[in-house]
Amino acid sequence: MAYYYEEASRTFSEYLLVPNLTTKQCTPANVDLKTPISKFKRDEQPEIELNIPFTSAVMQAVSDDRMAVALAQNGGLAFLFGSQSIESQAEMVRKVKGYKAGFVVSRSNLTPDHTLQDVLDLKELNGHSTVAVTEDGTPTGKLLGIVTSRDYRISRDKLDKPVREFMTPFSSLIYGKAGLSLKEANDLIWEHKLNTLPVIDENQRLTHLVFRKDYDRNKEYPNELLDGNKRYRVGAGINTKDYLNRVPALVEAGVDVLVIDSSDGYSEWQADTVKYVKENFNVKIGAGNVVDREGFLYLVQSGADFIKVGIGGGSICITREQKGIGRGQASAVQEVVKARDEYFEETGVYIPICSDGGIVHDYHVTLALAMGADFVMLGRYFARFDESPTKKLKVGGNFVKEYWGEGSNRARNWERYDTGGKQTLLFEEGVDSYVPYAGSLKENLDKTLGKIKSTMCNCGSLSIAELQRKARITLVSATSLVEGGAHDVILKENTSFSAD
Ligand SMILES: NC(=O)C1=CN([C@@H]2O[C@H](COP(=O)(O)OP(=O)(O)OC[C@H]3O[C@@H](n4cnc5c(N)ncnc54)[C@H](O)[C@@H]3O)[C@@H](O)[C@H]2O)C=CC1
Ligand SMILES: O=c1[nH]c(=O)c2[nH+]cn([C@@H]3O[C@H](COP(=O)(O)O)[C@@H](O)[C@H]3O)c2[nH]1
Ligand SMILES: [K+]
Repeated sequence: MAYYYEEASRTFSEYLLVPNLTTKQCTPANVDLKTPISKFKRDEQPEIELNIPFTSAVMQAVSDDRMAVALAQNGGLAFLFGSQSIESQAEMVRKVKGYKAGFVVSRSNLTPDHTLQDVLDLKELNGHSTVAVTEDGTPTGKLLGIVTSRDYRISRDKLDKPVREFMTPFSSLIYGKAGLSLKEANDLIWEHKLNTLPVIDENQRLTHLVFRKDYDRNKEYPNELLDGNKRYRVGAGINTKDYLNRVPALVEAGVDVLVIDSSDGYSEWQADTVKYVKENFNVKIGAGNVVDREGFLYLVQSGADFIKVGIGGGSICITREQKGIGRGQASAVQEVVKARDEYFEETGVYIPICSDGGIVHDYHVTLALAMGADFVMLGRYFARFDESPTKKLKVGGNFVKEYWGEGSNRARNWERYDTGGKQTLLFEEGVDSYVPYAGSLKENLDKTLGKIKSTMCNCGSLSIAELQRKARITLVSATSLVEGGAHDVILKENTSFSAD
């Protein structure tokens, strides 16, 4: 006979936190959100920690190198999407590891044989007023000059005038030598009153540009997540099929943390993948997704560094409808946390847990942490920001961004081009959708973090570990859910009154 769980499975929205005593030193400014991402022994420190408990989902619509830099700047970690060729994913890792705050790879480049018209077209296309002139027109070609809007006058100059005739030639340029620090670059910028400083290598090849206007922006990240060499940390998603080729390429590129990306991690394929990685590389690896004690223990015994929890709770998920597998996200986290805590008691090894999917309100993050998760993974949340890889569109008068599931045909299409693999899926497990555009990552994340810290103070907790120990959590009845929102009032923003 089948096994029946005694309790219904529950979601975050069914719970609330009950405040504890808030002492006077318990203020948001004093809250520390550092959290482990790799397993560690009692009384030892985890080798890798996050500065905030946020990771971005292994999804095409969420986590590319740009998102990875933005999230690491703010203390979290992105997991670069795995539904792309091994080469392009490894290239993304290299871009993040090679990223130097303030040093930008030139995105507007021409050769000396191009014309003023080409300069104007490029400006229209990219919005940049600085164009690097290189021998071959590539961002890393031999630098021959720079064009800025001060080098030409549209009213006087002919549109077919070659770039070589009006660019500021290399012989007149102030430049930096590759390897200089941001401070040294900025000193040159101030000393020579420059707007842009080109940086070149020993062969006069352009490596980066440093812009004066970026100076202040680069001081805004006190929380950035760095490795021992002061490079941004980055994660990457892998699968249980091509790992023998993918993992060596990602490790070679410098990846810090891997995670096996699957709806269902309780499989022999995942155990094989984890064992292979642990035996051959010194890199952290998470496994999942699981929603129960058995799945958790199976993957921990295979050697996983953290465990990811969640089946079917994601905003673009239709797995529960399509396959009838899954579990309410709160119940799944609770059971896995209980198993983790018992495992810690028995073995003295602490396994961090990631709650993946289904975060709708900011307070859901706080609840996930209070229930014992060490960090969360979010897709929809990050897809809304400037830094996500997808198009911003105007739909029905509102700005939106595209967001699609990794189980959708749209996401799985890459295999067709990459491996000549299957043409279409038998059935889709995710939808293609829009999410409301919300602006910059930093602005939104700061607000969310502010709320989490404030709630932690209500609960008398200055760290995530303290919150996990002290939290008092109550179920809410269906009726009190109504009480929790604005009710029995007429909301102004939804009402239009006529003047008379
Ligand atoms: N968290 C969630 O609730 C869900 C997530 N997704 C996302 O969709 C994407 C695809 O997920 P899945 O379909 O679960 O991917 P998957 O790669 O784990 O599984 C695809 C299919 O291949 C099989 N398989 C895996 N490794 C194999 C091997 N070595 N040899 C033979 N067969 C093997 C699996 O059993 C499954 O039938 C992922 O990005 C995942 O995160 C999809 C549905 C739900
Ligand atoms: O059923 C699914 N079909 C899909 O196509 C799909 N794509 C992603 N995911 C999972 O959803 C998580 C992101 O969830 P949120 O948007 O709610 O943050 C992600 O982190 C994944 O765990 C999928 N689940
Ligand atoms: K399974």
